[in-house]
Amino acid sequence: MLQDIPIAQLMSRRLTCVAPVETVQNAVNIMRNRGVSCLLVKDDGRMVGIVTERDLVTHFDALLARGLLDSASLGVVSAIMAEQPVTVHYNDSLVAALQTCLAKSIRHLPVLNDAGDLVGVVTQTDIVRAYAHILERQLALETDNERLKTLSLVDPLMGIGNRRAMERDLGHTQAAAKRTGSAYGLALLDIDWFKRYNDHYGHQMGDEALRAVAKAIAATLRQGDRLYRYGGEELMLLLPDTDEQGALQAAERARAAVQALQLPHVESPLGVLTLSGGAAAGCKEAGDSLISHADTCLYDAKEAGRNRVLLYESTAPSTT
Ligand SMILES: Nc1nc2c(ncn2[C@@H]2O[C@H](COP(=O)(O)OP(=O)(O)OP(=O)(O)O)[C@@H](O)[C@H]2O)c(=O)[nH]1
Repeated sequence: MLQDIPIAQLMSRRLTCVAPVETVQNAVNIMRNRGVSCLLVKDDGRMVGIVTERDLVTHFDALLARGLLDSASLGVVSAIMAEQPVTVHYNDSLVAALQTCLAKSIRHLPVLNDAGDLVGVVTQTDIVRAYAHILERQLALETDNERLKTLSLVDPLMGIGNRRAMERDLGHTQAAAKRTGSAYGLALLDIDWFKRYNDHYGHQMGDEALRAVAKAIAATLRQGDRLYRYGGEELMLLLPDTDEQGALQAAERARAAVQALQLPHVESPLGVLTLSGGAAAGCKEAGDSLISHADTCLYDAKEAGRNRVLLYESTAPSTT
């Protein structure tokens, strides 16, 4: 967690200290030579103040206004240092330190350990940079997680939702149908004689055919309808807000689209690649039971000669 990151992780341990009697002229030189933006003022090993670039600018400005900008007038550090500087504990969190900076309008925080010894210094810039870096990393992580999550729901061969995605969406669709009282439908679609296709044309051509079939069916979907790879060469349509006739029509559109591809299949009595389907719809029915009804119809469609879709009705299945 962002707020748990302790200041000890980003403070600078390189302390540049001066005595209260150090001249301001020397203090400026020390800051410039060491490339630091603040000096800690120590007397007898005890921190008594802090001098920042801002203190120097304010000091110079005041002297300039009085026409006194010469080395003698610059004085000593104790005259311009901030006494009893606001400190943070090295276990304080990054967020707490940033809040202190903002609340007190200060940019440099000496860091103390448990014994109250000075162990480092942290600037508001350090804190903001670390904060931005951590946020960036968190964002990248979240994006990666999101991408992984999406990938884990997509079938890599067909580029459509996989079985997991189907189960998740079926649950949502079923719950929504129960809530609203409107029917939802589904259809199971299975390519005909696909083993023969693979055997004759090879597995790679089989994969290409599966991709082409998925693409052709996806192009027939209405908004809100979803297509999934149910398993092997079997696909499933999930059709929210759809009654029995709507489900039958969607399945029939899918069947017709695959036939229209006219992919040669010399081992099929039909001459081209086709599919058979079973459709079902309901309102209060559980997804599993609709799938089982659709599966029965799919089996019947195969038995009836393939390249057709059947609808599950409470009385008897009917063809299109
Ligand atoms: N190329 C390819 N083939 C697959 C894939 N997944 C499943 N199959 C094949 O699909 C074939 C399905 O065969 P069956 O279940 O016997 O069905 P079928 O030959 O289509 O016969 P019917 O369904 O009765 O018309 C098997 O040969 C599987 O190896 C895949 O990802 N790529």
